Amino acid sequence: MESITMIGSPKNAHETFLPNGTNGIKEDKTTVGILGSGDFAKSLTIRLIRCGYHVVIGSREPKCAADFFPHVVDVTHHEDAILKASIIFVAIHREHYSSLWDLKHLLAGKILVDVSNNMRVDQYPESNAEYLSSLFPDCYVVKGFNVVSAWALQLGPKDASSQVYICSNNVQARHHVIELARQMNFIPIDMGTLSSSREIENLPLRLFTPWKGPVVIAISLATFFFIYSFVRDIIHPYFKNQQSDFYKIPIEIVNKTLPVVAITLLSLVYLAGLLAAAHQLYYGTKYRRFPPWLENWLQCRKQLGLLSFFFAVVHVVYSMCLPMRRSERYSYLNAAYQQVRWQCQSSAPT
Ligand SMILES: NC(=O)C1=CN([C@@H]2O[C@H](COP(=O)(O)OP(=O)(O)OC[C@H]3O[C@@H](n4cnc5c(N)ncnc54)[C@H](OP(=O)(O)O)[C@@H]3O)[C@@H](O)[C@H]2O)C=CC1
Ligand SMILES: [Fe+3]
Repeated sequence: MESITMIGSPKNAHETFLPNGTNGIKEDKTTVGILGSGDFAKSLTIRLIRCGYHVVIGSREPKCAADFFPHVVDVTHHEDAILKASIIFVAIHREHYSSLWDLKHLLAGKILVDVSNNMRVDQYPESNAEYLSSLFPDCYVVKGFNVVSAWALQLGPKDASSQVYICSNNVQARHHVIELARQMNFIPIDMGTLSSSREIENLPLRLFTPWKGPVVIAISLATFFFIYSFVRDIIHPYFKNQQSDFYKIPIEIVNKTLPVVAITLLSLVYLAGLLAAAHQLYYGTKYRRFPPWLENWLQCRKQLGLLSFFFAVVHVVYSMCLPMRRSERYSYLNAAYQQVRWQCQSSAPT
């Protein structure tokens, strides 16, 4: 790919600018190509049409695929779609990228937007976008839009989580796609060169990572305290006095477990801060890194706090349900009866 490097502007040596002239990307603002006709392609088409773009879909089976797209969409063969658009979204899985190899000559000089995700963090030695770029070195590969689900795309611009991360080695191609993202009512974040694509591809897989540890801790604590209360309040009285209190399991035992878990989780939130303070006092500086386990602990305090709040709320709901139980009403009546009886006995003349 012929490229001109502009003095001062590129942040990185890998960044290039599109050449001006006939080999450059045409200013065709209204037609966007999409290769593939799956879920992502359908949702992306709807969003693009809403934002005033004309969409051309490249499919292996255009006749079948056309039934799933609005009639204004041009559903055609890959070759035709590539010829009609200068920005082309590759909405097919990485495993099938090589099937586009025969179209290499047609794709030369086009902007290819890689939207793919993986099943696991760092699944392949190189990112999907870098792989696509190595397959089609004459194209301007841009990574982006992978953090948006097909569902969110269809929801429309009102969706609050509308940040998209975009990177490419080609500055102009990147700005082209950034502008397109803006037109589609997303908030584009410029991530620089294509080397950031690995990080961008891992983002959707890391969204719930901070929750994993706190959820495991909460479940472990809940299980431990439930078993403890069960043995102490059900099994022990049963063997000692032959007292059968098994009816207490669903409400009372659970309701004893909930606040203990909530308060333990809350204490874990504060304990991390205390340990961090002790670490700083011990080393006499706040610039020394915490050990990894403490750093992870500090980072998941928000999740621990929210889980603590969740357990506390469930405890409140359970506690409000308690007086509705028949055994509870009986014990209230019994207490009232005992009180009246005691007063009658104490006021009776001796
Ligand atoms: N679904 C989602 O929410 C999201 C998806 N993505 C990414 O978007 C991409 C597409 O995902 P999605 O639409 O869900 O996947 P689908 O499986 O729904 O669609 C994939 C499309 O790829 C095409 N295809 C299938 N096999 C081949 C092949 N052997 N050669 C060429 N093309 C083939 C088919 O289109 P045709 O038959 O018309 O050729 C098919 O419709 C993936 O890379 C995914 O990671 C990213 C973010 C969210
Ligand atoms: Fe309580």
